[in-house]
Amino acid sequence: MLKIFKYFRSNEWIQAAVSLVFIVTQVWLDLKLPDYMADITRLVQTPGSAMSDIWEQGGYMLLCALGSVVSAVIVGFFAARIAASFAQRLRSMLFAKVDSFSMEEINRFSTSSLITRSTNDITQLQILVTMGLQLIVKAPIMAVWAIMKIAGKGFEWSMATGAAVLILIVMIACIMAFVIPKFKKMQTLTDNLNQVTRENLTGLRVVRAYNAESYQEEKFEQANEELTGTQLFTSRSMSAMMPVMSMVMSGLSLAIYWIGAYLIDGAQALDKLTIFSNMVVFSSYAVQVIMSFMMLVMMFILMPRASVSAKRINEVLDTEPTITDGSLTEGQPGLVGEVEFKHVSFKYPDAEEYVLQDVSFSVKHGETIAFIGSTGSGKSTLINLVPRFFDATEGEVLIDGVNVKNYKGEALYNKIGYVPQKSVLFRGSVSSNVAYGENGKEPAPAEQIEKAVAIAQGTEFVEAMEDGYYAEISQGGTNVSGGQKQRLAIARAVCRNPEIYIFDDSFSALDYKTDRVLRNALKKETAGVTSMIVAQRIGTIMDADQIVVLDEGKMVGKGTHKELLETCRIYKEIATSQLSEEELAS
Ligand SMILES: Nc1ncnc2c1ncn2[C@@H]1O[C@H](COP(=O)(O)OP(=O)(O)OP(=O)(O)O)[C@@H](O)[C@H]1O
Repeated sequence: MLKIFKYFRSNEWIQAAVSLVFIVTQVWLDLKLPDYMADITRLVQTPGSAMSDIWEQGGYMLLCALGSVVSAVIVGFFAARIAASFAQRLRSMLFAKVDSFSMEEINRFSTSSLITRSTNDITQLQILVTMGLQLIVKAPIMAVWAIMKIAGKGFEWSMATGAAVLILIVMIACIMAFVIPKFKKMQTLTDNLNQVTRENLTGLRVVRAYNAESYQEEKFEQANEELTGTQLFTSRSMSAMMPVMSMVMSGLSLAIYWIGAYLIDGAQALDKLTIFSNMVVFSSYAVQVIMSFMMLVMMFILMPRASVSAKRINEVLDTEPTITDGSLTEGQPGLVGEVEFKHVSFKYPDAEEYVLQDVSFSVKHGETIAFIGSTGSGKSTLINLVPRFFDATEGEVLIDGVNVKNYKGEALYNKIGYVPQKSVLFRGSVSSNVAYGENGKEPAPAEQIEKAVAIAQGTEFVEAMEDGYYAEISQGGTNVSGGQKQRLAIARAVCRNPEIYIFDDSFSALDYKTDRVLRNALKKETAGVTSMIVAQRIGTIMDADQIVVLDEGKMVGKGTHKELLETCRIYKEIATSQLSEEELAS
């Protein structure tokens, strides 16, 4: 928990220190009030006291109360400021950290949990800092100070206060023993609820089309009920605490007056007034002691949840990405767009089985290499090793003669134009999506964007949109069709002017004609750029310079379309299932 506060900045510590001064001032002023009250009691009971003296003491009391309010406002102001800026910084740090994660870390934490950690968990800490400064610091100061004030003022009263404090401690301990574990569980349950909500929202169309609303609702209800049940349990336990506290507080006041009555009754006439005055003062201080315990209870409510949140945030911040940058910015001199796999094997983190086994091939500058195989044969996995979404478990992946691990991330990505299997568009315009990111060159001018869209066969539909290249794209590209999305994703890679294209089944949403026209345009306009293409259709890849056939992660064939038809049984099976006799013969 305390570890998270290392992210406090020095100006926040300074503000916290200033707040501390005001907290001490406030406690001092609060504890001064009973002294003036004692004076007023004494003056009222003393015959011949001047009214002006009573007014004077009353005036001081008023000033103390006002001072206390002003101090509380100042502390509240600083606490809110510190908490808000601390939360803002933590959010930025988490965002940057998650950005640096490889797929392994993202999968390990899960996207929903990372979202909860960046939002809900940080809010818990923000609340703790806001309240904590006022409560956690104030409560012990007030308790110790108030106890010091009443010490020696009456043995019987001190015993009564001690008994009340003991009852409170026992009660807090009992409740906390049951409640703290539940608080700890609450964040995990919030994660779970987010996960179910997210799954439902992203898959809403499938949920509707399969009449699965009630199934999803059941899942949601279960997660919701678990969270609600836990929240209710903690709230009920807490709600029992407050009345008991008030009862103890009232009981203590009653006990003090009761004891006081006996003491006054048995005292000499001269001492009666002193005892009465002491009794009034004592009961005020005793109330302050109990109040400080109440504040501590509030802290006990906030602390467990916030400490779980702090742990969860620290977990993310302390995780080092498994994929770290190298230092090189250039490949070997004279090499451009060359890719080589040397005996590459790969298994996913925590998986037992190898998904790729001993894959070797090389592609020269400007060549096209294609990968084909049944579903799950490892094509996407293979191609994902080039932009280092994962690192090869064994063997080497080289670009321009240099292991991809040795490149600076930025330099490596500047060489690559990657089009994923599932096209991703961001909220913005057509242009901002096509000219997305940086590639170490000048920002793409409008003509370059238009040319890229033209190569990706998107001109017609983009120009038909109301604002053309400035037409709005919704989050996730929900306002364009699957094929249009894919074309814009391809245009984004083209606009980047890369040395190597990586198309991970990126033509699947295009009709055959567009697929062919697009590939011809790519070949013509981007000659000299190496292409790595994963495809399911033979038609998409039959012109490639090399085709690699994968089966259960092993390379079972390598060559041109014609060669493979002769030498590779699996390739021939795929080809005969997709092409007509004439196409096969041609
Ligand atoms: N993140 C992951 N963690 C563990 N295993 C995975 C992961 N992603 C894929 N796999 C497994 O790796 C194997 C290869 O998957 P991959 O996506 O590379 O196949 P593919 O040939 O591209 O399939 P498709 O043509 O269906 O896209 C599959 O058996 C799959 O279950």
